[in-house]
Amino acid sequence: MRIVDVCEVTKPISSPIRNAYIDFSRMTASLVAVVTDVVRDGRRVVGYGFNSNGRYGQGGLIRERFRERLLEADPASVRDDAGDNLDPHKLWAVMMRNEKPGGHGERSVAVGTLDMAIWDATAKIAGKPLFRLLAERKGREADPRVFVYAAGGYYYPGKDDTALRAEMRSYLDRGYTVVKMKIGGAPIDEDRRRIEAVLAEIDGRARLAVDANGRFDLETGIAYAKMLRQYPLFWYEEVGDPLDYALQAALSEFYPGPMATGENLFSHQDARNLLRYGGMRPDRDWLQFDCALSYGLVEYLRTLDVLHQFGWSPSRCIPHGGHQMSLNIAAGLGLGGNESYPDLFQPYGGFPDEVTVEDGHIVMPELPGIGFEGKSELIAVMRALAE
Ligand SMILES: O=C([O-])CC(=O)C(=O)O
Ligand SMILES: [Mg+2]
Repeated sequence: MRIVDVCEVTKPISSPIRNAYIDFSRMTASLVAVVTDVVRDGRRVVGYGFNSNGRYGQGGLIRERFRERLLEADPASVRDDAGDNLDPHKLWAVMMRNEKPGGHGERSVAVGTLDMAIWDATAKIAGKPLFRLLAERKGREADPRVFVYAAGGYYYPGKDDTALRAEMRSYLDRGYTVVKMKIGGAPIDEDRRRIEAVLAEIDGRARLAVDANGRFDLETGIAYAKMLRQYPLFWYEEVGDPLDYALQAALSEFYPGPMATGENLFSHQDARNLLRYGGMRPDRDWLQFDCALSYGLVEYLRTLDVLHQFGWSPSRCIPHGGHQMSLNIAAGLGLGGNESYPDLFQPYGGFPDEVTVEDGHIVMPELPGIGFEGKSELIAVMRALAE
């Protein structure tokens, strides 16, 4: 059993939307395939992965460093102890050989993308859905029913309150009970008007979360906190710079409601600093670390250990990114749910074709691996890369 090839292609996931920090007009993502010599159900096992939106494709790093390391590893040294499957932890160590600590930038995205493909292959070789494999290894019961919320509400040219309301209404019509919109990309009075328009539209039948994408300094973050705390929001997300833990801590004095952050923290060390210094409250706040951007599930398991040390439940995690990898982690390891972008970043986001959202939840189908094979539009792109 061995990895015989690692393929990468950088794909556009561009759209005319913008948040308070970036626009997505040139956004790309890496799609990767980890090809093995194992055959299951008459087909060669290939694991697939991709990075979530927000960071760009990682073709350079993958081709110049990580692909080579995976292909050069002695196959016997990266099998599990029983010798009958890959060991994602050993493969992770191979990828990270000769990498200095700290500075968790783009490298964490490249490794996270490959790690997704490695776990997909590992669960397919085991012949099980990844969420079942994870639950089994952890000695817990999987729960295939996962909370999901609809993220959107972006700024885009010509979008008025009527269009924003129609978008949010369409998420309710599709079964969501929590919707999210962007703030911080317009003056505060305009954002207040947008928020009130959405609250009027959802009219108590769903909750609203707002996302500032790290745009605010402390003063602006506080001004928004005073405005936002008048509304019953689901959360106030990523107020200031992701690494400014003191700002996050100061905000909790001005915002008693739930806050969320973490999508731009890419290591368990950064996550630990957030919990040490960010004043986050384990009884109400939410953690959004996204394994596809932050060295993958091998690292995410370390992050969950950090949470445990600091008295946080995994149920306070609702990852960023809207991909099936985090759905598996949620179902297998008891996270609080997952993000979903019903109208964006296709074909990468979303669920297998037959899955529907009901009362804000989906039920994971019993597909081997991460479940990409259940999403026809996505698996077609993946198989075009390698099969
Ligand atoms: O707009 C983005 O970069 C995505 C984002 O923050 C989110 O989904 O929470
Ligand atoms: Mg966000």
